Amino acid sequence: MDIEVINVSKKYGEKEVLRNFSIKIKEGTVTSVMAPSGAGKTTLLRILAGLEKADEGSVIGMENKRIGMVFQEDRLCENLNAVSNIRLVCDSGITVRQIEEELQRVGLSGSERQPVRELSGGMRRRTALVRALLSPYDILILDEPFKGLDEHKKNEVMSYTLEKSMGKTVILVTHDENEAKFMDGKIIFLNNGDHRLI
Ligand SMILES: Nc1ncnc2c1ncn2[C@@H]1O[C@H](COP(=O)(O)OP(=O)(O)OP(=O)(O)O)[C@@H](O)[C@H]1O
Repeated sequence: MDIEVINVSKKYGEKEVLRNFSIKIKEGTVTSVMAPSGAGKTTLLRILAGLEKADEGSVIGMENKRIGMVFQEDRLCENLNAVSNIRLVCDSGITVRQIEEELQRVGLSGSERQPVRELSGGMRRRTALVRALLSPYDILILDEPFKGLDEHKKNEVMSYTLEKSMGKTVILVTHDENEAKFMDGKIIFLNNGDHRLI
């Protein structure tokens, strides 16, 4: 089912973050949302995920959908290693060996068993991403998932993300136009509550 955001407005106090925002997101496609800092990208993702309520307007197509999410923060259990963090959310049919193989694919060989508090920012980000990709989801919501990765690793991790999420609806927030282009879908620019498509 496609997702429709219809005339959504959201204010925090006097600050208008989204104004009459509408978009249709086709099922099984990638949509990248770009905007200056503070323009409302995370707010839009939170409304889509049902974590925030719009003041006006509606969202259709998210009902009874399983959401896989990478938040702006990693939200990992600090004392657990990457494998254990992922095991908390993934399908019970996925084995430890399989999780290790996925972590190795994003360049985390040798770090799978270290508590995540000892990992670098980019390693933690990849752990959070693999966790979302191995969770049972219909819709994947990614808030700057490639933050902190160098260009070479970023390309590998983006290819991996595209492969793993093939056929699923993906909504990605990024500041980087190259990322949006690489992910190869619709790109939305949000600005001062308005938006345009390219
Ligand atoms: N819970 C909240 N209470 C009050 N103001 C908020 C709240 N959440 C967000 N805002 C404000 O709404 C605006 C949009 O925030 P949001 O996090 O959606 O922007 P963003 O585009 O994701 O920014 P960034 O690129 O910096 O992550 C900001 O001015 C922010 O301060």
